[in-house]
Amino acid sequence: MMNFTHMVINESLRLGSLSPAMFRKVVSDVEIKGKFESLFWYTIPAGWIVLVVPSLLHYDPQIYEQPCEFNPWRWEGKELLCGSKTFMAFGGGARLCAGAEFARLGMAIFLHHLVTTYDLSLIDKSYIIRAPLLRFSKPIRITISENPLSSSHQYANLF
Ligand code: HEM
Repeated sequence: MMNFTHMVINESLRLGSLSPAMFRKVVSDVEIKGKFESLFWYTIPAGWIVLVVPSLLHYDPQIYEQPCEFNPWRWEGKELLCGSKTFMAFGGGARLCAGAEFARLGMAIFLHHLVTTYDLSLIDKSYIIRAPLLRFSKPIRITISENPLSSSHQYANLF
């Protein structure tokens, strides 16, 4: 149900990185083995604090082709899980966001009503700034008008 809406939500969360970083305490030594011997092999010792930065994954061109592009279709056919090794908008593992499904449902209902009830048009352009959260060079001004074809508009006209 509402599959495309969930693709839009995943893509917005991927680009938006609402939670820019998460701290984790290393409980036992972790061996990291990179592609090339020795140079990228190292140990994260137990007791260290690690900063997990989801946007490094979310903007990795090896995982997401043309990562700066807003393209909901890239999620087509993929399982829209709240957390995976390549999508961490809601964190991951044992501390995965407890409200993830609830938040997704709220966003889906809001987006559905927004785009089916209203027409939106951009008044002037703004540019995206990542610092590290998503911001805009200046406020985005839009015109919102009720879509005359929307069911809520037709219902309101009955009275
Ligand atoms: C788009 C909306 C949301 C985003 C992006 C988000 C993101 C996150 C992230 C990244 C974490 C993990 C933090 C960490 O591992 O240190 C987290 C944890 C958590 N979130 Fe959310 N969250 C959202 C909405 C919500 C909502 C609506 C609720 C409650 C109704 C909620 C409740 C929680 C709770 C209780 C935790 C702690 C889980 C634990 O540590 O076991 N979140 N959230």
